[in-house]
Amino acid sequence: MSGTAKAGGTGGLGGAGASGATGSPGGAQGTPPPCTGASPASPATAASPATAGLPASAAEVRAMHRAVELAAANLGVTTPNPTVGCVILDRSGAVVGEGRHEFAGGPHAEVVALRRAGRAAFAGTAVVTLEPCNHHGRTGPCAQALRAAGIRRVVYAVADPTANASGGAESLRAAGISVTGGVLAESARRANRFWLHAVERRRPYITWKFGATLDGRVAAADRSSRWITGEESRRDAHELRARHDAVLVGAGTVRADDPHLGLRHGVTGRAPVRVVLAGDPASLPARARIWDDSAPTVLLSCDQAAGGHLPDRVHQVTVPAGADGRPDVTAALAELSARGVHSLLLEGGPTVAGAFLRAGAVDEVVGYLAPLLLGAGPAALADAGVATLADGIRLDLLSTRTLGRDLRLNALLRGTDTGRDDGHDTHTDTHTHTDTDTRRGAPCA
Ligand SMILES: NC(=O)C1=CN([C@@H]2O[C@H](COP(=O)(O)OP(=O)(O)OC[C@H]3O[C@@H](n4cnc5c(N)ncnc54)[C@H](OP(=O)(O)O)[C@@H]3O)[C@@H](O)[C@H]2O)C=CC1
Ligand SMILES: Nc1c(N[C@@H]2O[C@H](COP(=O)(O)O)[C@@H](O)[C@H]2O)[nH]c(=O)[nH]c1=O
Repeated sequence: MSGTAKAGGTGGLGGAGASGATGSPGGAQGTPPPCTGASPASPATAASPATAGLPASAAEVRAMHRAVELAAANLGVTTPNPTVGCVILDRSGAVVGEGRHEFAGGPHAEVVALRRAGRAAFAGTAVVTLEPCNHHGRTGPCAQALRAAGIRRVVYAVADPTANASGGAESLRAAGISVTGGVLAESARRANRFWLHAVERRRPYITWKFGATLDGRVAAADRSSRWITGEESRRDAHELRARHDAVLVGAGTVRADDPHLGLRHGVTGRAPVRVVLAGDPASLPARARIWDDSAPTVLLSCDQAAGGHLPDRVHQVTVPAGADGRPDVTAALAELSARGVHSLLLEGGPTVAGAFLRAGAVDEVVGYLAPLLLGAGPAALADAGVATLADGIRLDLLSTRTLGRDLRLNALLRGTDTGRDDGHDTHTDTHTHTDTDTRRGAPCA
């Protein structure tokens, strides 16, 4: 299992003062270096030297399904670390232990599963969603722990894409252990999509969330918008917040809604860093709920001086202007990425949603549709650069669910992958669940 050194959650942007000097790439809090394998993500084909090995047995594939499930349930929770699940099989192929990484700094999935298996792990198989680490981070190398427990075989799903530690798979092979990679790689990538996206593409994974009427309005003609969606949907949306490192709105939403963007509805966990993207910071109110001290708030604009009236605790970061004179979305995301933001919940209005989509900066959508009609008022999405139907932004549906009286849709942007195409699942999951607990396969979703 791997980790990275990025600052996570409120601490990542919270401690270093204003003026854009907050945090640092890869370690605002002096978190330890990544605990990762060095091998690049590799095709899960028998021909690939990085993943060559015995084909996975039926018991190993079953165990991998379970390991993926364990990892998926913690999506976003282990930040800045990946989410990882592990199952230990004894020499007869029976499950004798399972575990997952629960929080950054806590024991890795392999170590948890080995502890649960105890002596039954000897001569057994470890099935793990991410290539075992071979590096001393906050905890010891998993490859060594597996060897010490007498594990004879390791089956993993996704190669660790980070390069600054030596390869766990290689070291295990060198120790005479049978290693097979690429098993259920697609499912495992999805389960760990925030972290993989952040380390491979060097920009946060972005989920656009909105609450709309059935005719697609996110506010009424007079801009009243509270509340379109019901209590259950709003609670669910707060759970989304708890799983993302940061939550972003545009200045228009701050002016219209005075949002707080913290965790409520009984949802616990890390409050995300709050981010405001403003073209005209001078127009932002000096007193607003989003500037309070319950979590850090970052203001991204082209002109820090224009935000001089805002409280000192607001971390102001200057971003270069795009063609329309407003902060460039890609540059804004690079600033967040440099400050350790792996995942971003886009809760802005139609204008920033359009700007993000035009910039190719939405990976996933969660839409809550309420059985309500308004007939006027802003649509969920403003200009997203689509002129004709053929250019429409097609989504792949992950799940649908009813929440109270609302319908919740979760979809991935076409072509959204958490990074390189590192292999195929030979045992593909069904990705669309209707009225199912999507935490099985897509916990954020
Ligand atoms: N139901 C729901 O889920 C939601 C509803 N809403 C509703 O939406 C309405 C607000 O909509 P809207 O004004 O579009 O809100 P946005 O959150 O999209 O804010 C738009 C503002 O973002 C700023 N901005 C900064 N950078 C950019 C950029 N690169 N491209 C575009 N804009 C940028 C601009 O601020 P500036 O003007 O300073 O230049 C722009 O006016 C309200 O009625 C609110 O209630 C909002 C969020 C969610
Ligand atoms: N009106 C509306 C939403 N509005 C979103 O929620 C924000 C308010 O957050 P907070 O102040 O923390 O409660 C608001 O600014 C906007 O982004 N969301 C929804 O799920 N359903 C709704 O009906």
